[in-house]
Amino acid sequence: MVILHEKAPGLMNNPIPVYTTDEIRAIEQLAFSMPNPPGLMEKAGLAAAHIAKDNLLVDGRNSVLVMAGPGNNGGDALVAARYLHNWGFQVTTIFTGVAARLSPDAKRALESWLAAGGHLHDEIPADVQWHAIVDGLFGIGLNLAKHPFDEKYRQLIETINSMQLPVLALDIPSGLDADTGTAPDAVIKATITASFIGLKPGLLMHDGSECTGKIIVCNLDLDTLSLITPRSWLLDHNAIHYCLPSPRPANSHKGGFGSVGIIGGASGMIGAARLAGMAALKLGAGRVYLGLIAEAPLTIDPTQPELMLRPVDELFELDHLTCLVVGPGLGQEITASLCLEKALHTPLPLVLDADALNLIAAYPELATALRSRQTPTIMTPHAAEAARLLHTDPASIQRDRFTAAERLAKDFNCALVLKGAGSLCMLTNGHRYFNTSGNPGLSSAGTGDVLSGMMGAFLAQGLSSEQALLLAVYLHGSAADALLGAWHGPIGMTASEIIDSARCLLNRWVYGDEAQTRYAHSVSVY
Ligand SMILES: NC(=O)C1=CN([C@@H]2O[C@H](COP(=O)(O)OP(=O)(O)OC[C@H]3O[C@@H](n4cnc5c(N)ncnc54)[C@H](O)[C@@H]3O)[C@@H](O)[C@H]2O)[C@@H](O)CC1
Ligand SMILES: Nc1ncnc2c1ncn2[C@@H]1O[C@H](COP(=O)(O)OP(=O)(O)O)[C@@H](O)[C@H]1O
Ligand SMILES: [K+]
Repeated sequence: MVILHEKAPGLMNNPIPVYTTDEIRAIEQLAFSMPNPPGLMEKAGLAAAHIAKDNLLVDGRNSVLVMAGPGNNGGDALVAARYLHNWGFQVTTIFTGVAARLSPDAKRALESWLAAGGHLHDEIPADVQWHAIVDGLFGIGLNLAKHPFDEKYRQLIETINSMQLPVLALDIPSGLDADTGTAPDAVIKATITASFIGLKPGLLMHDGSECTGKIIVCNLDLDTLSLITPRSWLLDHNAIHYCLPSPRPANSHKGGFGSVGIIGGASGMIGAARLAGMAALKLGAGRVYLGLIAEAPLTIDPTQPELMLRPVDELFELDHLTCLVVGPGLGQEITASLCLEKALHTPLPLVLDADALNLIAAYPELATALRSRQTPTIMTPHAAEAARLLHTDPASIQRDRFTAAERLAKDFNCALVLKGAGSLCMLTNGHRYFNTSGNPGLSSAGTGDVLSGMMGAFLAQGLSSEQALLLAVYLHGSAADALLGAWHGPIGMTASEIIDSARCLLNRWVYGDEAQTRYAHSVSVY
């Protein structure tokens, strides 16, 4: 996902905020109540016209189809149409609204378009060819729950998509819900989305990941941070800077990097626990113990002898563990739930994944134990696990991932990542982070086990649960992106490869170019 942001000075090197529709409307109200209110629609249309000119209407491409819908998104499109026309482009404008029902700003935009010599069409002319399309049908005001699309809009959107031309979507691709990222009906497939004022959650998750193309944030000269305090941010390289472990002191020893205990690996699922263990080891934990549920467990892992294998009961007798990861290959037998119960009652930070989550969903006493924990817990559900925890179905979770994540964090007193394309991290203070890394190469067995092991590694190295969560989620996706960049995916990317790729990236991020020189001994004698 490529996101370009015109940064206000306060945003330099800081995480980029993401705003819900309600927050965008609040910013708009605050901007309008300023002494000299900025002409936001004029600025949005001008920004869009520049983006179209610089990105789509290049190399002699000079004709553009502008779709203007019934609301202010249509107003933005009419402003963009006017600028493009004034700059000499051939502009055909389709207006689907009713002039008398436009807001004052949009009405002015329409009048200015006509005054500039522009025309309005009701339908896309059949016999004209264009080089690009500007989609200003619907923005954040689209309400498909209340008014499903009628045939006219469904067909317009399908026609635009079938024209195979580059499309600039204004604010959001029409048909996409700005808060949930769902597109239950037809939706514009954009090449570029110009997101006004700030990023919206729907651009970053669910169907949004498929239809935005490159996202360009246009802040319309508003310093949004001075207007409202954001609660959501983009999880990108800027956001994880403060989460990185420090470079290691030269005289370090393994005791300084913590000990992870991993509980899982029931019969037939030992691989899951091994993957989590290898991830914990290779992302820097000082020691990693696997407490295996399987009845006749291995005593050594010949391919990764650094892992210390223990019958699960013995794991609870160790007094130097820094954190526990419970769930990879855990199963749901009685031993599994007894171990989970014990883990929930330890004072250690916990990562709960897979069957640990399914057990909590099934047994209210485990859920109660989780809620009353005093030390941090991270949960890592995918949509199906989240659905079990909230007693609903995965489709309902996906329809509103935002609310689902918020409910899980509140109900279970946890930080969490709701996994999937555009993983959503929810912290216990209500702050939310939208992950920008990752690709479908991750859709294969075992990658979730790797993620939970990585979190264990970071907890063991002394990061807070929030830092461990954010760093692991972003690094895990970035590791997959690096593999994809080297053609090791998306087809056939494996969970084990993610571990090695993540180790390489983490070292680069922590040390830059100086890892080799930092620890080199240089002694000279005169
Ligand atoms: N909020 C702001 O500060 C700014 C908003 N601007 C633009 O204004 C947009 C929001 O404008 P609006 O609130 O007018 O909303 P939209 O223009 O997104 O859509 C609202 C219009 O669509 C109709 N509509 C909604 N759902 C429909 C459906 N399913 N089928 C048919 N018609 C439907 C509504 O009746 C209304 O006429 C933003 O996305 C952005 O493009 C910009 O002008 C810049 C400033
Ligand atoms: N299409 C995708 N794009 C980005 N990330 C993905 C995608 N599919 C899966 N992932 C990530 O891969 C991981 C899969 O976890 P999970 O479903 O628990 O796998 P498993 O149970 O096999 O270990 C999660 O981190 C998820 O966010
Ligand atoms: K749009």
